[in-house]
Amino acid sequence: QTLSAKAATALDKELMSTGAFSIDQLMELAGLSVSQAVYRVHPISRGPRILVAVGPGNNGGDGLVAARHLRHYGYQPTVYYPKRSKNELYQRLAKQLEDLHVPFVDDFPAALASTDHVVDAIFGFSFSGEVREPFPAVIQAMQDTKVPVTSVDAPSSWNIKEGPPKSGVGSAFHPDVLVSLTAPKPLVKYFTGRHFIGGRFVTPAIADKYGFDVPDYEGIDQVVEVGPNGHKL
Ligand SMILES: NC(=O)C1=CN([C@@H]2O[C@H](COP(=O)(O)OP(=O)(O)OC[C@H]3O[C@@H](n4cnc5c(N)ncnc54)[C@H](OP(=O)(O)O)[C@@H]3O)[C@@H](O)[C@H]2O)[C@H](O)CC1
Ligand SMILES: [K+]
Repeated sequence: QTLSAKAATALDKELMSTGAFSIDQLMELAGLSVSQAVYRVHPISRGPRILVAVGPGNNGGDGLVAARHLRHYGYQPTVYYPKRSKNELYQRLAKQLEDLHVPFVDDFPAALASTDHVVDAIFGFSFSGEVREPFPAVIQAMQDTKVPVTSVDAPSSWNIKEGPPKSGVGSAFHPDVLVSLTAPKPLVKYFTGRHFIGGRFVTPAIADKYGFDVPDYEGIDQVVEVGPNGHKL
């Protein structure tokens, strides 16, 4: 069962209205899920350096939260955040990282040359059209690198319904890991790597309304691994 971009937006709105959640709470749990997925696929023994690519919207916010948790786990995150939002929430998330001495860098390809893992938190379910500046070079670098990439909610540059662009930047971008938040989006049809579901905040009633199952999270886990297309393993 997948969630269209429209349904995912509606679900988010519903959680924040009738569900009584704040965006900070949802983002904290989303980012915590991402950090746990990274911990599973890339234990610190594989190399502590994690480059987090942060976009201008909420997908980027999830990345900022994940970077903070990863730092607390003992990783050495570095953040690439070229289009900073003036929104107070993002400013606080960035300040929290600065207080942990997490470096912010301007040159993504250069940072990529000295990292062990990448978190792609550039675009999520509100992405559409062709990738605009300054992101084409970033997508291209993630497409070309041998460093493993974990994408948050969607491989950035992919159409939420149609998957990878037919040509140009992103058309050959296939991240190693995907963390779908609340439920997979239709693009998972084109995804072949390790797949996790996170965002452990959905009530059974909401899942029912939007036509998906709450995943079987184990114990205190914030993520559950599923098949590439979202089926139970
Ligand atoms: N319930 C949940 O699952 C939650 C998920 N969360 C995360 O939120 C994102 C969706 O966040 P949203 O803010 O709606 O949008 P995105 O982050 O996906 O992207 C919006 C920004 O991207 C820019 N954009 C869009 N298209 C392009 C493009 N072609 N080129 C360049 N930039 C683009 C857009 O810019 P505009 O100029 O159009 O304004 C936006 O700035 C979801 O995927 C989850 O990761 C929440 O954290 C919590 C709940
Ligand atoms: K992403």
